[in-house]
Amino acid sequence: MNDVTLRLNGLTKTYLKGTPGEVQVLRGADLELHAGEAVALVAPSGAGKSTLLHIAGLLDTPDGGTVEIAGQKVKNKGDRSRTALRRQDVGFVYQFHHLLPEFTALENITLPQLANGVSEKAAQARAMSLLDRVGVAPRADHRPAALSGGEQQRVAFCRALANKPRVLLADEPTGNLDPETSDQVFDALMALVRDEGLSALIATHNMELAARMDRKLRLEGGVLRPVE
Ligand SMILES: Nc1ncnc2c1ncn2[C@@H]1O[C@H](COP(=O)(O)OP(=O)(O)OP(=O)(O)O)[C@@H](O)[C@H]1O
Repeated sequence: MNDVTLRLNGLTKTYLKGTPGEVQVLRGADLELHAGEAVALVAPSGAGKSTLLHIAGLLDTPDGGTVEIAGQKVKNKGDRSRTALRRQDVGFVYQFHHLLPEFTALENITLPQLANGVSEKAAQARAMSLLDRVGVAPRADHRPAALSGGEQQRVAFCRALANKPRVLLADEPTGNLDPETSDQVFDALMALVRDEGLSALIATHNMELAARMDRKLRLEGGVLRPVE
């Protein structure tokens, strides 16, 4: 189908190959993510969620198999085009916000756009619009340390979406928050995903949140399978 934004084909990955500590984490993982859908990635701890997300987001390379983002096969690309594709088409959110502490919320969302060649005025306008949509616009001039955990994570979502990626990859994006804040922050994330029409692969241990996505996949034994 031509609306596939992320395609993983037969991914394999083994750590510490040939040593007593060898771990075969991926054994032929396949995935097709379509434009506009949010997919939950559920897995027992240590099953390889982070490994899969890092490979999908071009932060790591598989031993075998291919990654295709926005119709572009990545396997044989040189480092520079991998970086360009990652910067342009992939947004990341982690359990911890990883915002730059010395910059304000607004600057944290503006900077990645400037690095991508967007004008300062346009970058600020998009940053404010994103902050407004997640209810953090009044805190735009605060540094991360002066924001609540939920606000920090909302800003991290805005930063991930700053360059209008086609694919959002999230690793336990609300895992660090109390249940009530987690619910509100998740709502904000889903609203942004829907609003921007991007596809999202969101790893979570929280089955209630997983149930609110379009479908669920379980990573177990190194492969991905649908969860009913
Ligand atoms: N760089 C590495 N070197 C060796 N082993 C690794 C490395 N990275 C991960 N592993 C191992 O690979 C397995 C999968 O790790 P990964 O972090 O992908 O799992 P995860 O599903 O994200 O776990 P969690 O839910 O606990 O965060 C684990 O057994 C881990 O110890």
